[in-house]
Amino acid sequence: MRVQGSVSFSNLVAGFVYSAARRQAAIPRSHRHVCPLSQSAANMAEEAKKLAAYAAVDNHVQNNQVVGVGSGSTIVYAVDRLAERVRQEKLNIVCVPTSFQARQLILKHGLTLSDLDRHPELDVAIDGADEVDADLTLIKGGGKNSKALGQQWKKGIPIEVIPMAYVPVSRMIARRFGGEANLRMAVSKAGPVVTDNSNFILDWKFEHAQNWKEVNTSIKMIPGVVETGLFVGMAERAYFGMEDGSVQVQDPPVN
Ligand SMILES: O=C(CO)[C@H](O)[C@H](O)COP(=O)(O)O
Repeated sequence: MRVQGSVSFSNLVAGFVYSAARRQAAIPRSHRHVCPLSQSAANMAEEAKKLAAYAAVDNHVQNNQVVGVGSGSTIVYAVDRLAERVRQEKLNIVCVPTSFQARQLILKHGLTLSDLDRHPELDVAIDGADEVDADLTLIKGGGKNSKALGQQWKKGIPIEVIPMAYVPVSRMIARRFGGEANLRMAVSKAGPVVTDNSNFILDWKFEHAQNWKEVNTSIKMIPGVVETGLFVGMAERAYFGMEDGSVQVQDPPVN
């Protein structure tokens, strides 16, 4: 599959989340991996992320591809695996980062760094996700899978906005779609979180499930909105690292 356009906050083909919620019943044997059970919960979570990330890279990355590299803690393992495969299999791949963090990871591993000027089309993009619903709609920017968005991920949907517009955008979202959209505040500095593109983030805590495709399109039409953390119809497959050391795969529903 070929993905067009920008990788910023979107264009996800293979995603992965760590989930302690699912069991391994539905996992195809080919996607099942095993890790030792006698570890602390934190170690298990990290191991699960790693297994999901490795499975995504192993199942989706091939020679001569342009690979979009996402952000977060799980992607660290994906880049480890990319580097391992480049070394072992002499893979010729080009990596396009979605963020400063991703760029640093690519450079740290000596992978071939590119950008959307030189490689405007990606063959595959791999990233973490915070929540995945039954339709493979994702919230980006926690790590649980749910039947419906918001069941487990309580921090809301991130919406990147230009700084001067954050108040009107926040009010418009609340008025039109309910809930509240709050400016995300930084932890290690006074003031708001500032993104890699010098923008702000609103975390929209919605009240109920919605038609996510329509809502996403409407929010993106509000002047001042740069991007949302909603991925509708974009993910081709999600990998869930499970507490028992297996990896569960979820594809979009067949209509
Ligand atoms: O959307 C993201 C960054 O914008 C992350 O991919 C998402 O939040 C998952 O992060 P982690 O792998 O740390 O659980």
